[in-house]
Amino acid sequence: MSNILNDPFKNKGTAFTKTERKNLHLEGMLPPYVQTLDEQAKQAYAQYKTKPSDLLKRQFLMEIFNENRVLFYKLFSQHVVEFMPIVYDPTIADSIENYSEIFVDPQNATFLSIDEQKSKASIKEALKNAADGRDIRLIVVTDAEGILGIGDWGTNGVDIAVGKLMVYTAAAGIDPSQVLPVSLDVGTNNQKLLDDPMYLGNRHQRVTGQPYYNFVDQFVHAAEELFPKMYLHFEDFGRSNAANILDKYKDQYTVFNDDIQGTGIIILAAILGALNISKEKMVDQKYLCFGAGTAGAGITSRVYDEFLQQGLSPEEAKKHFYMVDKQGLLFDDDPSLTPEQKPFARKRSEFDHPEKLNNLLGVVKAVQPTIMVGTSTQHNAFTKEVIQAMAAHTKRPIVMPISNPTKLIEATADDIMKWTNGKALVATGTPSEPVNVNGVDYEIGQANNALVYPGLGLGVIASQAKVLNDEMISAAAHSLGGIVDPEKPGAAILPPVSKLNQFSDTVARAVAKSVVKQGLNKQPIKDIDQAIQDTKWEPKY
Ligand SMILES: NC(=O)c1ccc[n+]([C@@H]2O[C@H](COP(=O)([O-])OP(=O)(O)OC[C@H]3O[C@@H](n4cnc5c(N)ncnc54)[C@H](O)[C@@H]3O)[C@@H](O)[C@H]2O)c1
Ligand SMILES: O=C(O)C[C@H](O)C(=O)O
Ligand SMILES: [Mn+2]
Repeated sequence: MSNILNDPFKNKGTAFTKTERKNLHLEGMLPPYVQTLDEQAKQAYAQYKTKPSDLLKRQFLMEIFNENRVLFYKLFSQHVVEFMPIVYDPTIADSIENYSEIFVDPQNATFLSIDEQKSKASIKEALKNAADGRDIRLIVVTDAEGILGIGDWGTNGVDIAVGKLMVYTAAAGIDPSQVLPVSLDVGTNNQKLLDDPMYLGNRHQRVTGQPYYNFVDQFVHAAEELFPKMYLHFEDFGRSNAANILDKYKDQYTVFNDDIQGTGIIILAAILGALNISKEKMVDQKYLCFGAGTAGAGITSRVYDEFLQQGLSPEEAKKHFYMVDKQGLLFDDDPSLTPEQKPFARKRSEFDHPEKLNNLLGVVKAVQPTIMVGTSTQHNAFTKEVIQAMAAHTKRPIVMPISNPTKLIEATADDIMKWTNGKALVATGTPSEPVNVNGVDYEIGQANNALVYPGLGLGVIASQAKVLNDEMISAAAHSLGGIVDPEKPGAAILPPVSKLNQFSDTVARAVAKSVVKQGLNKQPIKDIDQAIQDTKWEPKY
């Protein structure tokens, strides 16, 4: 007989009442005192506090997660701001890098191996095994080729799927028994993993090309057939596959790429917040994307769309955009451009000295951007010279170094604020402390897709949307305005993480409204707010 104490979706541990203990044949299996959920949470939090490092804190919380989801989410809900950087970014990067060494539990994920699950039927079998009869409404899947900015982590990447799902529940109340993390193991090109005798994934190079796409395709169809109400979230796929996969399925199923779309939403929201403070117009801005990969190109496309919505023609709008990658400013004669970079590449003839534009400082001096977003994975790439060159031409430079984890950030908020004497409007990918300049405490917003993808998912799931489209995505980005008071000295350009639940609701409402307005809900909906409330789960026994 399987024991309920080993089922994290049903286990209450010491909170099982005397009657439950009798009925469930648990007598003698627990210490006699019956705890309340609050008592359990208090005791667990006290233990958590004794852990000497962030990774050990995370491991402790994962033990609770593995044993009792209600208790885990109760604790998380009580300490959202404190726990976010522990269960999620940046500490999640340490857990991924050390996955095999600290492995204790598969965390109810599905591990699909390209070597073993060779047919759609066998993929279905594996998904069913992990779902174990649960009604799955949300999958986060990764092939782990581009985990945050730390690269290829093979099977270890499953932790990002688990972590993203934790934030869905903590931020937007997605029922944790209705979610499934999925790892697609197609091999890894990370030599360190291939050489590690403890590595738990497939020990060969990544399978690429058609066999790779066939595997992804079989997974998508298997998952959609098994769980037709499911919302499918793609995370941290590599630069050459992420957009292809999204484009392939986005008109057929409710699919979402967090790095492309989620990041686009949060950065657009941050820019709108910044312009609210500076009282400037979007159409007067010049945008520089530094690191034109999955996220960089996704954000650029979202911001570009906003220029179109504000009435500019595609030709006019494109003049406001510049992309910089390893080779410097991207020019249209470069054969290595990705399909997402091509529309924004410039002509050499536009510049007097195009040969000088092979480095960020040269580009910033030449194009004088007013907005600069870093998605390059290059720590310290936003030097004092670069930031001051930018600030020389604009009153309130909008600067967002959002490469994660923290060790890869292009510049700290503290440095940027000090180098610009408090003029910059800054947000960072991982949390930053407020910065004091000339007696004003400047709050620093966190520009991380975690602030929007949970609300987006809640809106899509609650409204049973047939697809996720640009109109819903734009509605999500615009909904975050109004939470911050732009007149307050030192106001952040994004709402604080402490209001995560409030703005998840706000985003969900905006998205669900857009779904209903477009008639894209699978079932009739009478009351949007009610549908959202009915979808939400709370940690209680
Ligand atoms: N804050 C957020 O919400 C958020 C969301 C998504 C991604 N990110 C971060 O953005 C970064 C990039 O992620 P991605 O998924 O787009 O990866 P990616 O590999 O698709 O893109 C990275 C890009 O940076 C370029 N690059 C590398 N070295 C460079 C250099 N020296 N100068 C200029 N460009 C350089 C690469 O060529 C590539 O085009 C990661 O650190 C990731 O954590 C943050
Ligand atoms: O995971 C994060 O912190 C955000 C983002 O999806 C990333 O890849 O960096
Ligand atoms: Mn990501």
